Amino acid sequence: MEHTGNKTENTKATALITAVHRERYEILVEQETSDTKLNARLKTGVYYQDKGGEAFPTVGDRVRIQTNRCGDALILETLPRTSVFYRENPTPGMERQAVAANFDYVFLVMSMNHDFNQNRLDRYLTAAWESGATPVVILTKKDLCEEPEYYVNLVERQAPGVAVCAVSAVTGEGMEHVQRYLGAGKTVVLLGSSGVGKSTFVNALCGETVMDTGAIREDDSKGRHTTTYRQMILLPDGSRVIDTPGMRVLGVGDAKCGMDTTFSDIEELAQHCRFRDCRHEKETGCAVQEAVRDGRLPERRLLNYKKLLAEAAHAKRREETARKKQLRSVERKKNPVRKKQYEAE
Ligand SMILES: Nc1nc2c(ncn2[C@@H]2O[C@H](COP(=O)(O)OP(=O)(O)OP(=O)(O)O)[C@@H](O)[C@H]2O)c(=O)[nH]1
Ligand SMILES: [Zn+2]
Repeated sequence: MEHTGNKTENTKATALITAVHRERYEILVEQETSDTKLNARLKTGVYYQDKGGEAFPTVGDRVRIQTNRCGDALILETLPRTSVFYRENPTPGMERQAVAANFDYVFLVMSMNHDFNQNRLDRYLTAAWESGATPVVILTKKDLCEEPEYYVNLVERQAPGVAVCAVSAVTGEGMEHVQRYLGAGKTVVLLGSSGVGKSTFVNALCGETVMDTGAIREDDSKGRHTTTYRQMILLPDGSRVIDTPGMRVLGVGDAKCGMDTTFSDIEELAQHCRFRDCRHEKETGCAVQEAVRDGRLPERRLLNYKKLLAEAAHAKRREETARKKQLRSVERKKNPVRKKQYEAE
């Protein structure tokens, strides 16, 4: 921490966001001897006047803060992110929001049963590559599956080069393969639908000490539990797991880069289409359709590609509109004359 030397003044430092409530943040100020947990709030002048939705801190964000002798710390700035997941803003016309930041790996959690879905895997992979982190596929419920190799092969064929771990959180089988992605300073984020076993998996990673190691839990007045806000779980080995409800409403976003990586086979085929702007429908000389016809490319995969592409284009348009609106709003607040009018509105 950088001390000002004046006892009445506040202290500036950087901190890690570990949980987000409606207006309050839980932060961890990392210090040489021991980390300090604090509550913090946003410096409103910075966030509500100058910054758009994307800049609002989320779990995993590193922020610049100002601690106060009494009361909550103030968050002054969100530091640049190495990776990030966004979700659409629930308020129409508003910029997307970050839901998790600065993670090294995205654990795509899927169970090895009828819930397993290849289209969902494409969607998760696209989002994961787009986030800037590395995806790892975690196939759960190995103890209930007669032929785990079937699922492992399926994933390996669909996502060449992506690591796959088949595990049972109940018997502990396969959990050792997950360890290589964890360790001090590593952060992973979980992505997976309800019931696939994310909580059980995290409990298995934590061992018996889950509650002591900082699953940041508390009941609010309505008696709801952790899942009502974004949170980070600190594992005994120093790694961090982000398990946030925001991840459940994740779109693919404007996922050009994520699409390119996830569907590199289709992108590669498309290079050989006769027309540069081929939509791979009924155009003559379409190399993609040809691959579908002769069985090299599953039709399911092409349909899913088109669906995600359309979704990404829609998200892009939505974001551009929201960004323009945000810019106008910032301009308006900065211009004193307009600000008066704005306040009067
Ligand atoms: N046999 C077996 N059951 C498992 C395993 N993992 C999870 N389960 C069971 O699957 C059910 C769902 O597991 P959860 O861990 O609650 O799933 P989740 O993904 O956290 O679900 P949400 O909290 O709704 O997001 C529970 O009944 C678990 O006991 C496993 O490896 N083996
Ligand atoms: Zn084509």
